[in-house]
Amino acid sequence: MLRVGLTGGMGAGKSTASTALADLGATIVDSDRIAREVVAPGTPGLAALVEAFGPEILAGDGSLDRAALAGRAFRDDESRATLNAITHPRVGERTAELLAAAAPDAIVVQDIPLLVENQLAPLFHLVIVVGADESTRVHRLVTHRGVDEADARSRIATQATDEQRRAVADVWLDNSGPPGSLSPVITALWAERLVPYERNVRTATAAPSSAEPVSANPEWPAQAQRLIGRLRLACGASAQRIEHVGPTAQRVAAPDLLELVVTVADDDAVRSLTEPLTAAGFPPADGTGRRHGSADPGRPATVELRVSVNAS
Ligand SMILES: CC(C)(COP(=O)(O)OP(=O)(O)OC[C@H]1O[C@@H](n2cnc3c(N)ncnc32)[C@H](O)[C@@H]1O)[C@@H](O)C(=O)NCCC(=O)NCCS
Ligand SMILES: Nc1ncnc2c1ncn2[C@@H]1O[C@H](COP(=O)(O)OP(=O)(O)OP(=O)(O)O)[C@@H](O)[C@H]1O
Repeated sequence: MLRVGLTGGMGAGKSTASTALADLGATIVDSDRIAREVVAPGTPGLAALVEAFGPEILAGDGSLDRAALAGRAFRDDESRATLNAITHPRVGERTAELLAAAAPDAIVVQDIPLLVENQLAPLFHLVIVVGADESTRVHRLVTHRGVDEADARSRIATQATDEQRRAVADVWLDNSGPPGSLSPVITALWAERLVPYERNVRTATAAPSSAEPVSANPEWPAQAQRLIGRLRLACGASAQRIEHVGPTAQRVAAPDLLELVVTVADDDAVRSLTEPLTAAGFPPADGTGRRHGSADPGRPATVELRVSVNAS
């Protein structure tokens, strides 16, 4: 299974992108939709909201009056934190159930508005961010979706900035163009990156890289930081240190291959990391267990497991 995180500010075009990905065969797990399910009538989630925000958030038929809750919850940080504390753990549990039920060869796209705010990026093999500037987003929400402008702006003000989203974006989809302009970009991303990436993860195959030097890419350090975030999560306490080394760290012309080094205590740690690294998209590149590659055809990398000199 390939896990892809899809995010973007309110009104950027996440739903538009996720519909295009679903048409290509992705399994969509939509956090906004799950957030609705977990507060449906009769759920403990709805009871908890009523306890926190009062019976005024209920409509006449006992269901949640979403506008009434939004009016209270987005009023100040404390209220929003109360809302998040009730909904987010429940969204997380339901998400885990849906992931467990997905096919082993699925490309699962999780549409998560608050992916950056909740620091979820390292959970995914790839993070896609849909971007458009704030005035464009607000204009679209007001004209196409009938959203109140002040409500849109106050929610956006509580969300991550585009700079914070750029830091986690393996892929940035610019949706400031006309309707339909995202579609060919998404089709190419699907065929050239997501499909082979999923196959590589499932078959524990490292993506090939070219030995041809390219000019220095200023994005290399940021790309390496994203991989380091995933490696940190996969290695847990077994990693003493994770570093970006070699010419791509020094930003000089070199083959487009990120070199990462994970320092571990001993050979047992090396062996114990084969499985979690493979699942995280870093399959073994040779039989020693000490050299791994990247399954992502769009971001070749090597991961060397180095036993700390103090221990040996
Ligand atoms: C307060 C609620 C009932 C308002 O419902 P409404 O129909 O107006 O909005 P909807 O759920 O369709 O969300 C639309 C957009 O608002 C933004 N938004 C929603 N919740 C939040 C939040 N807690 N913090 C910041 N932005 C939010 C997101 O960009 C989202 O895509 C609803 O947003 C909610 O239950 N929010 C809490 C759950 C949540 O955090 N969902 C977002 C991702 S898990
Ligand atoms: N390129 C585009 N040009 C014009 N309108 C667009 C474009 N892309 C999306 N829209 C419209 O803008 C609105 C917001 O898009 P969409 O619902 O996909 O955003 P979203 O990120 O999922 O929003 P939310 O955060 O509220 O869930 C929709 O009405 C959509 O039809």
